[in-house]
Amino acid sequence: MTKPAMRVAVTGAAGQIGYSLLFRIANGDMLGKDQPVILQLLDITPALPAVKGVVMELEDCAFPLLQGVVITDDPATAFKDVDVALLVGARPRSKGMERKDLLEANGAIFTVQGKALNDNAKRSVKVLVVGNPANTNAYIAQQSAPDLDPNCFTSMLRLDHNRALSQVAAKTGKPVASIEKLAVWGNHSPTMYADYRFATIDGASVKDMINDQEWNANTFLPTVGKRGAAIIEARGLSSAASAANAAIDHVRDWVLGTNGKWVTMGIPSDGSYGIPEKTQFGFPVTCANGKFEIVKGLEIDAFSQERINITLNELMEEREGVKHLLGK
Ligand SMILES: NC(=O)C1=CN([C@@H]2O[C@H](COP(=O)(O)OP(=O)(O)OC[C@H]3O[C@@H](n4cnc5c(N)ncnc54)[C@H](O)[C@@H]3O)[C@@H](O)[C@H]2O)C=CC1
Ligand SMILES: O=C([O-])CC(=O)C(=O)O
Repeated sequence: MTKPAMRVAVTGAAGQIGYSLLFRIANGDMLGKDQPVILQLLDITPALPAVKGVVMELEDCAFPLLQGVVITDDPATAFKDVDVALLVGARPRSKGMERKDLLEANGAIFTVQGKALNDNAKRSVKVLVVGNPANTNAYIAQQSAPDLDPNCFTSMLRLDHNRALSQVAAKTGKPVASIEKLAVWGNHSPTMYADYRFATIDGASVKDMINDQEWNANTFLPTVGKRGAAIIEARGLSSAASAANAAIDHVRDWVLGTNGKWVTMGIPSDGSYGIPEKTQFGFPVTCANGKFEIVKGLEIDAFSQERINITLNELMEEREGVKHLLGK
C-alpha cells in the first residue's frame, strides 16, 4: 500500500544548495524510496520566478514519489503541516568572512521562521538549520517556537562529520564506509572539534592506527575546520552539493535511524558533557524511531576538553550577540 505523502519545506529554494537538494529529496534519497513527498518551497518574493524555473525542472524529471509542489514567499504557507523543514535560505559568506559575520544579516530570518513553524508545522516536525551560522540560527528558531519540543530543532554539523571521515580515510588508506564512531563536537565553524579517539576501522582503533597527535592538532583539525573557506577560495562560491548531501544524510538518519551507528548532529544540549542546556551543539548521537540520543559516558581528556571549551565559548558569544533578536 502506498504511504501517505510527507510534507517537506525547503527555504532558499532558488539558491545553490536548493538546486542540489530538491532533486534528491524528490528522488527518495532522504525519506526512502517508498515515501511520497510534497515539497513546500519558500524564497523571498524576487526569487520566486527562479523557484518556478526549478519546479519546471522537477516536473521534467517525472519523479514517481513527488506528489505536489507549493511555491510561496509566505513562511506560514511554507510550513503548513510540514513533517520536515530544511532551513537553508540565508545569505552565504564570501571570501574573507567568518560564518558568524552573517549573524546580523541572517539571524532575523530565523525569529520569523521559528515563529511560523511554531504556529503551522506538525508537532512532530523535524527541523534542520543549514543557513549560517547554523547552530546559532537553530537556537534562534528554537527559542522563537515555545510551543514546539526543543528537540524538533537541529543544526548541520554533518558536513564537518563527512569531511572528517574523508580525511581519516585518506590518512589510513581505508574505505570511508569502514569508519565508525567518529564524532564532531561544537559549532559549525573552524572551532569545531573533530574527534577520532573512539573511532574504529574493522574493530581496530583509528587513534592507534594514526598514532600522530601532531597530525591531529596541526593538519587534520585545521583541514576539516577550514574546509568551507578552502572551497570558497577554490570555487568562488560556498559548498553547495556537499552541503545538500550532508543535509540529506542528517535527515535520513534522523527519520530512518542509524542502526546503532554514531553520526554527528547539532542538537539542543540536555546538559551532557557540561554543555549548557538548549545550546545547539554538535554531539555524537545515534538515532532510532525518529529520535536522536546523545552517546553518553565518553571520556573527555585534557586536549579534548580544551577544544570543547573553545567551541562552546564561541557559541556563547554568538548567543550573546543575538540576545536583542530574542527580546532578552
Ligand atoms: N551548515 C552548513 O554546513 C552549511 C551552510 N551553508 C549555508 O547555507 C546557506 C545557503 O547557501 P546557498 O544555497 O549557497 O546560498 P544562495 O545565496 O545560493 O541561496 C540562498 C537562498 O536563500 C534565499 N533567501 C534569503 N533570505 C530568505 C528568507 N528570508 N526566506 C527564504 N529564503 C531566503 C535567497 O533568495 C536565495 O535563493 C548560507 O547561509 C550558507 O552559508 C552552506 C554550506 C554548508
Ligand atoms: O564555509 C561556508 O561558508 C559554507 C559552509 O558552511 C561550509 O562549507 O562548511
